[in-house]
Amino acid sequence: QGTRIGFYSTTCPNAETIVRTTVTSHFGSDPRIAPGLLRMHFHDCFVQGCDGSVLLAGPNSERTAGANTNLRGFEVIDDAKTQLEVACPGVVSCADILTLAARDSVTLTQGQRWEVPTGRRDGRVSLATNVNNLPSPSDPVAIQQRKFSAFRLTTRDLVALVGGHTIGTAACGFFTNRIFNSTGNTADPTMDQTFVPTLQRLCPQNGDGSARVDLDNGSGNTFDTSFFNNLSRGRGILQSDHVLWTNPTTKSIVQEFMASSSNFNVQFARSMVKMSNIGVKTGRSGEIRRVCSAVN
Ligand code: HEM
Ligand SMILES: [Ca+2]
Ligand SMILES: [Ca+2]
Repeated sequence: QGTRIGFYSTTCPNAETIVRTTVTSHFGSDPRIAPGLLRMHFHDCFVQGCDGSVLLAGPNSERTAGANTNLRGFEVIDDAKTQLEVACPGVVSCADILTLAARDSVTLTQGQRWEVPTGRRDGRVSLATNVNNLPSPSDPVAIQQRKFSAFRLTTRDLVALVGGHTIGTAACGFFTNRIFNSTGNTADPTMDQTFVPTLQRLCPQNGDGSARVDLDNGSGNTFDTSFFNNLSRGRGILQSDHVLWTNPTTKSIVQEFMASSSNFNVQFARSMVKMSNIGVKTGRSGEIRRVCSAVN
């Protein structure tokens, strides 16, 4: 028993519209929620499957784990859930709301829309100690591949999904080791050296490690292939993104996506549907939460 397109078509026909309208209105007042929700969905799926576990609040929940402290958009999911409980009480899962919101975030930033299979149910467990499958920005390609293949995601899925970094930002603290060495000069000679001073200005040494920089320099608000062009020019921000251009296998996929935005869009949509089906709870397992931040 899996997910399917239109799972709510009879039980809550306006479900997808309500999610889209809610995400759109929050996006209007703060566009940062688009990358926020896309990343939150990834962090949900890689920990206990796409079951809304990342949304549960409380001591020692996933939200309190280091990798999740900068997640944003929880209030968007809560808002959509409140409206859905009025329209169709007890029907639409928080895991599906997050999956739909991630898709809508891509469309709002001018990416291509895809149909999202629904029917996920919500998990009842959320433990910070379970947040250990997520890739780290210092992971070499082989480790990234291993972490994705653990969920049957291929190298092509990996490159497409990391293309999600075409929108959003990273805190300076995640990459200052690349732009300064102990003497204050650039530490990574494989980066575009003309870009280093820009990054050093945005992220001064011993400055505020929580200041943020676009992951896709010059195009952080638009879902496009500019991110891959930046990788090819040595302008990847995270080490984990940068190395996708140095490994021959991932490099050829990056080149393909640079050459064809439609190849990227089609692959991104397919890979998102695959990722969105990791470990889903359907049928009688899990529950439909009344409030997304707490189990029933
Ligand atoms: C090797 C895999 C990945 C690594 C190492 C990685 C790492 C990171 C890091 C370190 C940040 C910055 C976080 C912060 O400063 O708050 C980030 C941001 C982000 N990641 Fe990833 N990521 C990976 C894969 C993905 C995937 C698969 C997606 C979604 C499809 C994704 C979507 C995002 C988005 C949209 C942001 C920006 C968040 C915002 O602006 O609030 N990432 N990622
Ligand atoms: Ca989860
Ligand atoms: Ca972009």
